[in-house]
Amino acid sequence: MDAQFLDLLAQKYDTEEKVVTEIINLEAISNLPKGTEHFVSDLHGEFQAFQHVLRNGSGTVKEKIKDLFREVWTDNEINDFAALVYYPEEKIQLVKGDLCNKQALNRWYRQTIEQMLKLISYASSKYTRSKLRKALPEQFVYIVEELLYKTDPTNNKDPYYEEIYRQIISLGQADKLIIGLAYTTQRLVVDHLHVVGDIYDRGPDPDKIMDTLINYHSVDIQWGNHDVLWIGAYAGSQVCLANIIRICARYDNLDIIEDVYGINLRPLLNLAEKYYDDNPAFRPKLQAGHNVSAQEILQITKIHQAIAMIQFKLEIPIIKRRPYFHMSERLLLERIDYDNNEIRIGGKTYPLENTCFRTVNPQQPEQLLEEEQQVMEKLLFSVQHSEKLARHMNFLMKKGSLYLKYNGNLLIHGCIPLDEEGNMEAMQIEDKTYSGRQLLDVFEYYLRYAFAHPEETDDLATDMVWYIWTGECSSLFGKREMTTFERYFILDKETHRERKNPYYHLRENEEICRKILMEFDMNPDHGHIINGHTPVKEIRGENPVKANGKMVVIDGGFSKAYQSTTGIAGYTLLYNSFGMQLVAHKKFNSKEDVLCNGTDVLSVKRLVDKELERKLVRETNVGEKLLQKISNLKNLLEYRYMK
Ligand SMILES: O=P(O)(O)OC[C@H]1O[C@](O)(COP(=O)(O)O)[C@@H](O)[C@@H]1O
Ligand SMILES: [Mn+2]
Repeated sequence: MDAQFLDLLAQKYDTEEKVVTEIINLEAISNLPKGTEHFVSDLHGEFQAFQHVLRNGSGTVKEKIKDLFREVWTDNEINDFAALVYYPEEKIQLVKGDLCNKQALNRWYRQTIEQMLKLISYASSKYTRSKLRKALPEQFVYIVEELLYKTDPTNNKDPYYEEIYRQIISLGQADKLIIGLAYTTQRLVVDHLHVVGDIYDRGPDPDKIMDTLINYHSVDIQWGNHDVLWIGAYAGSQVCLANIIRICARYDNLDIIEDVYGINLRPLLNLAEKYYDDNPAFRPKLQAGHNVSAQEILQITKIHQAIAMIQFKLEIPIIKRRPYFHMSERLLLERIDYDNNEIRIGGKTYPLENTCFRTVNPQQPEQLLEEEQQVMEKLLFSVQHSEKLARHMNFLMKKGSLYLKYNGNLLIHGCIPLDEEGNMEAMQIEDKTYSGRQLLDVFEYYLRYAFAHPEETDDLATDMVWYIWTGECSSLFGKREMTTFERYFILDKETHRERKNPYYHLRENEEICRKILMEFDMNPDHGHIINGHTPVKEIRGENPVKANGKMVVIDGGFSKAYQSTTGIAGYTLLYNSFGMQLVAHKKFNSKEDVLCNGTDVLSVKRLVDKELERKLVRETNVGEKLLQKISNLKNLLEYRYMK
């Protein structure tokens, strides 16, 4: 081993005892059971449902409460306590309203703190004391540790412990402590969170999801196609930007652009008012319970058309300057017969409905009006100068990647592009051809390059980000074409169909999944592929666990807009030391419902895989690093101290 490296290490571990202590510590940790991984995907701005799943650890919190108190509590008592762990601030207020006097409240405090401590002690049983300490409410660490680790068989210290409880209550600290302990429990039941893509679009609060993730103790993200669209906009792609605004208009979510990220939509509105009118194909899909006036609906409808037309125009030059994108079929504005209001697609002529082509020059359909150009420049400027968006996008880049190998599993939002025979599908980019893992690595390279160079807006890297959103070989889109134009302007539904990459039927086949795992240098006997992106239609009998358990698809429809097709409200996956379990969630109504009626309709769990032996930290990604460190320290011990 490099003597220089060992000398450096010796600066930190400058006595034999320090080296030995650390080795013992790391060896011990690597023999603990592995922590619980929690997988979610396709959150699509549904912050309320997402935070509920985080707070209840996909049912893990309630399971632990049941393990401890099943014999002595009724179902109602279990639900009440669970609600307290999920939403402590609100539940305490409700309890206070219910209890008639101070004495009763104090009794409740005393009892609740003790029960919370029991739960924490149980939930942290596979962690080190030091890890638990980091999860405890900071201001109460000392007293909580006193109460947690009381080991006095003689009961000599009973009055001491009693006094601690009494003081907490009489000094008015009980609320704060209970709240802190509730959050500790939430944190302990999940060691690490994976977000398998699509945080953004359709739902109202992607920004709140981002803030939650930023504050989460341990998380990684696999970008979804919608996340990439936002990254693209921030990285300087006007066409990605037009898309995100179009989707926000379509789902009545322009507040996200305007109020949350502070991007001024006034110039776009002025343009929209000038050139567009009401149009049934562009009316927004309204959120349930969202009150929107007729005038606002009209405004959004106009903006929706204005930005959609800009998007269609902006696509043309990119398709032309990148022939290897193979998207000439999508030069639709050039194929319109503007006199007869019809279009030829796939050898057939279709009438166009609900058209809004006033700003299109039939001779040069890609040409933006000067006003359109100015609007896009201003929008891009504000997007790139939104401080909050910068924070969120930087976090997406820091914690995100196109795919992730983690503890033997391959996590990817969309797909690995395949041909019908199950071979890795190849894509030519400039004068080189890539496929499989290499292709994904190239996509990620361009995406990171585009992000690092926001001032370059028409270069290959920026165009490539848009390709990842919509191109036929994209690992995130996974379809042959995106039929946005047809969905707005052609009635015949046959034209709306988006043909999926063969991956989506081949992934049912175990051999194919094994082949993909091997492509990524992973062990096909132990690994799984974890996918999001395509809603599993449970309602029609589709099974989210495919290919003899090698493939798990966890998009179950957090997105309200998709719940009627899936029949459930989202899947999550748990992977603890005993194995993998898929959880199907029932529709999340509201926090109030959980608080008042205890309706935390417990999700149905299905076993995906059971470990033959309990999995230990040493067999995980983190464990690998620990073992490396142990080996370095052992070398140091020999080199420096064992003469
Ligand atoms: O249902 P909407 O909002 O019109 O969106 C449909 C579009 O969304 C996509 O399904 C992509 O979004 P997803 O990643 O959520 O599937 C496109 O393929 C399709 O054209
Ligand atoms: Mn997706």
